[in-house]
Amino acid sequence: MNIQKFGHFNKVQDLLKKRTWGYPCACVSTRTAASKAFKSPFFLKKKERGGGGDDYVIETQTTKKKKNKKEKQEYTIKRHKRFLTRLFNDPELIPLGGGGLQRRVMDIVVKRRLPRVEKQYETIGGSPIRKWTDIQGHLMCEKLDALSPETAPHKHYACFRYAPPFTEDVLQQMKEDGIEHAVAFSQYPQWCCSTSGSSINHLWRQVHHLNLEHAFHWSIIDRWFLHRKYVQSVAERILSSVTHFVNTTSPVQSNSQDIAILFSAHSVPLKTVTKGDPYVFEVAATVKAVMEELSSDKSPFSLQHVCPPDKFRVHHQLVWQSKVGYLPWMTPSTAGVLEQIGRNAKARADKCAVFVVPFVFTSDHIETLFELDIEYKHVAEKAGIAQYIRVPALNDSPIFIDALSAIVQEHLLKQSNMTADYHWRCPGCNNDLCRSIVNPKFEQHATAQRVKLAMLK
Ligand SMILES: C=CC1=C(C)c2cc3[nH]c(cc4nc(cc5[nH]c(cc1n2)c(C)c5CCC(=O)O)C(CCC(=O)O)=C4C)c(C)c3C=C
Ligand SMILES: [Fe+2]
Repeated sequence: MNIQKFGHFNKVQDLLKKRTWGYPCACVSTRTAASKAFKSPFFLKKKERGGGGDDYVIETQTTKKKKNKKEKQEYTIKRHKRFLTRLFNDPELIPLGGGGLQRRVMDIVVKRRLPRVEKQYETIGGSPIRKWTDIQGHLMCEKLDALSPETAPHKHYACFRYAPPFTEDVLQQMKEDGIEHAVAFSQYPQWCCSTSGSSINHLWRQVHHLNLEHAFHWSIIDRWFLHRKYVQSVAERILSSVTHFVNTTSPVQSNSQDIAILFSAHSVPLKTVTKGDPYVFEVAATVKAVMEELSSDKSPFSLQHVCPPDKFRVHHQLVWQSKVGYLPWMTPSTAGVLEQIGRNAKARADKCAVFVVPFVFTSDHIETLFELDIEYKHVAEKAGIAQYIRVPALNDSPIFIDALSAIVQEHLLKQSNMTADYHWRCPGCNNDLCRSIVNPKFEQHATAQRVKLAMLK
């Protein structure tokens, strides 16, 4: 269900040296931050103030309010429609060629899906991705200024693939701001061609369309699924939730207490996996690393003191959420596993506390606030799970902010344009734009990395 993050990009600016670092983050919305309610793409822009209306008589005020409400609703529906339309017409996400056929089919899909998605966003008060992306970017830059004064001041730009702030608008703003070095920092920790890949390819397309090939030097933070601080930030969220549970719940008398940690990742079509996309494997690697952190005696995030093995049995499982459409996607599904846990617990007359961890997203959005908090909670209750606990998203977690700034700092120190994995195209990929880079910043690999301009003409 989400996609806005398909295009998060943040950027760090080195104004002193007249260079800028930009990073695409999911925050910067990787996904399409579609449902965001903000109109202005830059967090630094002043918010517009609404008019007063104190002089009107009551009737007029009411009529005006109604009209305003209706206009606001219409505007929101329009925005959600634009979000879904851009998302479903992205051939790098839904590979139907991107032409007339995709447009015709997806028009129907969007029309049918819109009312439901609309209601979901209304229930959660709109997608908070943009808000969180900007908070994360802002805090990250503050930290970076202290960590890396030689490249300070740093500035972030959020950019999204399917909702404002759109990549093309952000690029124009960066140009106006005089940015020279931009770091495209995907806010999806794990690489997937449908998310980071689509967002970064879109970035290069827009750079070309706007004739900005020579405007910036680029480097990319394309994945960071095993970065120690990121792993620790996820472990810390789990440890806090479990500690709170243990401290506030009376222990089960008969057996030892079962604790199930469900790592709930956004699912992908099986076709993506068989194509050789590394997403599923990178997701699994993060889960293992987090579990190592939680089980190690030496880690400050060890669960052992909170859940001694004689009183608690801690299990973990990687599960997959947010399937769209009828084709086969990665399983087991989050909902299916909750139902199974409910059945097992009943059979053993046991109790199991279930902790659901959102971790391939870096902030709250429709999948956490609606799917996990409402839909799956209901599934869990129906399945008889007495304790269903949704672990908070990373949002403004201080360890996570440390992680973001450390990742950028290390990237700059390394002077490498990308990770080695970025070079490796999925077997069978025939998209020439994939794994390219425009105008790379660091010269040692630059020649080999230059984008094949021919296919863009
Ligand atoms: C249709 C195919 C989709 C794939 C493949 C997919 C992968 C994928 N998505 C995210 C993260 C997010 N997706 C979000 C919304 C969303 N995603 C899809 C479809 C696919 N996602 C849709 C249709 C939607 C819109 C909501 C809906 O109609 O259900 C969001 C939330 C955006 C927001 O609320 O602002 C996120 C985040 C990942 C990590 C991922 C995996 C590779
Ligand atoms: Fe999605």
